[in-house]
Amino acid sequence: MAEIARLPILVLTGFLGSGKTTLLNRLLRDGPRTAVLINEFGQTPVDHELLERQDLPLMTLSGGCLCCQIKGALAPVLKNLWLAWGKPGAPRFDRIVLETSGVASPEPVLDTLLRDRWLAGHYALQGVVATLAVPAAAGQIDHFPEAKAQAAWADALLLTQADLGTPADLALLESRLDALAPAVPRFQAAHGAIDPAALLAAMLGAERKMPGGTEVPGHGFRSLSLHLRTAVSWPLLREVLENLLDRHGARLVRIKGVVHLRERFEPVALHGAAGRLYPPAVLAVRAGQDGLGRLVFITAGPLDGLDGELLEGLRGHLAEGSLRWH
Ligand SMILES: Nc1nc2c(ncn2[C@@H]2O[C@H](COP(=O)(O)OP(=O)(O)OP(=O)(O)O)[C@@H](O)[C@H]2O)c(=O)[nH]1
Repeated sequence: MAEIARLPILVLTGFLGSGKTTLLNRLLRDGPRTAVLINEFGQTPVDHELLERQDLPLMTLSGGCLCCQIKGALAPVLKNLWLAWGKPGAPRFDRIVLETSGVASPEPVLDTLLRDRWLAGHYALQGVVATLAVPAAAGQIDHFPEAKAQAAWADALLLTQADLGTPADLALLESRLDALAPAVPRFQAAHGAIDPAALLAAMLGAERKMPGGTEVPGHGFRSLSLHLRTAVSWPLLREVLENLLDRHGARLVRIKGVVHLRERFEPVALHGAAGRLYPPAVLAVRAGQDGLGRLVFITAGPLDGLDGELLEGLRGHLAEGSLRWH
């Protein structure tokens, strides 16, 4: 029987805010035409708006993590993508990149990709790339089993945000990785600047680690999303978000969103992670934008009082009933 060509699939993993979407944007700039599958933990999807290219087939799986809450969604989505592939008039693509959520353990995802007979017969896993932010990754590996698993299951490790870390941060992370994944090739990239061919080539000879179990313990993470119905002044929003990051420290593990600022016509992407608020990045205005701002907050464990502080700080800007915990 003739063997069917299998579609390559590349998995991006890495803790919240470690630079997966930044790397994805780099991978999509050139190379094979790619269909993108993004899994976000928060209920309100944001990442698709952060993609520089909007002309590629894209599917978003939000509101849970592919390693647990919505694990069962991966196989049907990939089957549908395969069926769409090659249909006359359907958008062409020659590989899939799957960006997992920042709290996903890769093992159950790999279990689905490698052990589901249909998927294994139609998709060829290219490898697992894990992004690790130099200033924060060693602490995340120590505190979150998900971050440890991401490094341990990777076929290539991409150290990001070295410009924000100290030589001591880098040395500490290197020592964690020496213990956890000594043989896995390591790269460094600032703002996603990496040669994709080198990254992929490094994974070619990787010995495939076969997943042993599909069950992971439930996450302790929660997400809160809100909609802003008006443009907010940047000094006000910055103060509210910086106060949250200061006051809630290590438990507020991620802030991300797309918002409208009074000072700008175009929407901006906002990011906060590991106690740091990143400078807002201007986004191209795209058709279909509804003018609402969206922010997602992810906490490690319950975070009593955070919603109250947001209500208070952004009074008058929040769309009615938009503040939701998940
Ligand atoms: N200074 C600096 N910032 C970076 C670098 N790489 C990424 N960033 C910034 O880090 C923030 C988070 O990056 P993302 O690519 O969104 O991280 P992510 O892993 O996709 O985050 P999640 O979707 O929450 O899992 C953004 O503001 C990026 O611009 C880098 O090398 N240096």
